[in-house]
Amino acid sequence: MSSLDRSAARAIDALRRGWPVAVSAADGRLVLLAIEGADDARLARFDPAGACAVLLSAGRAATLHLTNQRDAADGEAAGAVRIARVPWLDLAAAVALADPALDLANPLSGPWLTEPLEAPLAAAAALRLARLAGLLPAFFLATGDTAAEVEVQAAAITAHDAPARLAIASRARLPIAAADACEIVAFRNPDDAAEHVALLIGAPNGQPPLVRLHSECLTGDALGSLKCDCGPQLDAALAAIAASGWGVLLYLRQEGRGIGLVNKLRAYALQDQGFDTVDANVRLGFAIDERDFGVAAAMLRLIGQDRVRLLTNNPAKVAGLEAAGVAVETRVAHAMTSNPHNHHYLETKRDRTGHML
Ligand SMILES: Nc1nc2c(ncn2[C@@H]2O[C@H](COP(=O)(O)OP(=O)(O)OP(=O)(O)O)[C@@H](O)[C@H]2O)c(=O)[nH]1
Ligand SMILES: [Zn+2]
Repeated sequence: MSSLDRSAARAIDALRRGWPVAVSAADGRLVLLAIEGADDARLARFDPAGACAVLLSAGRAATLHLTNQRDAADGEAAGAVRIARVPWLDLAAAVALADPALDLANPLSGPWLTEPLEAPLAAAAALRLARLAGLLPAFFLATGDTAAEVEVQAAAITAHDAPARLAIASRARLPIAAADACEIVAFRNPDDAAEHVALLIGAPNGQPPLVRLHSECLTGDALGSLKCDCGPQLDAALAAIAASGWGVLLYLRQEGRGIGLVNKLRAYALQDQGFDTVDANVRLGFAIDERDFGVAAAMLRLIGQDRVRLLTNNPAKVAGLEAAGVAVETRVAHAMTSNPHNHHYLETKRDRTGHML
């Protein structure tokens, strides 16, 4: 894949604007319109004959009891399921199919029928593209050789997700409440709009720095949300690093464990209905955790650190750094006291995602 390939960025933009995108892989080409970006006029242009199908994630299809239909087996392996067009599948019905947070308001949709998916690899790439765009993984799926605004190859979507071209973009002194001696370093990857930052606190002292990988949480970091432990963890990490004399906080733009703010709020709506944080992600059509900590390793290497002491309860962070060539010399526990609103969330992390709490 050429490093100048901009098709994934164009495809993400097009999906969010409600423009058709064609995704190609070794097994074929699919022309798609994100259900979330569609309106009646766009859908009518995309599908004048009213014949298009719908592509959903296997996680969403399971909630709808659609994964046990035999024809869907191939697609399911790729995480995608194709729903046949039926006369009652209009835009409103498709939105209800796409978004599990609306299920209570739409209890009587269907019946739906699955049908064979001709290009499961292309379909899987399309679901990844939706996540990168922060959209629900649900599409209208055109028939035949329909034209598309943007053509993208599955390999370009994969390349877009990798931090290969990450570089330091800017750095400056930034005194913070926790430490006067602090420098902020901003990183950019030309393939991706996310601007990650590192705070370098104190002065290198020959020891591996005390490091915290903090994934963005707008609600917890900035708004004081009590649903999670992110705000207190951020404050405590900055204080611990300052007290240690030398360390780094990486602020990773991985809102909602990588599914984006809007999708995280959909997960919160599902939690309001009684599903836990793990089941909410799966019902939306995402993995339990969509983050890739390779970007954190790339940032650490760019600031000259390949051995760290890591503040975390999450074994996936340790494994992710180690797999990307950063040695984690020790793990330092980073548990906060719970409150009545995040108690169940923390129990779920301990019981279902392997957090050492
Ligand atoms: N999808 C989703 N993301 C959430 C939810 N609650 C918090 N987050 C996000 O989860 C990320 C924080 O990850 P956590 O799993 O809480 O903690 P961790 O950082 O993996 O592990 P520690 O290092 O031990 O704290 C942030 O990006 C939050 O926005 C939720 O219910 N659903
Ligand atoms: Zn949070």
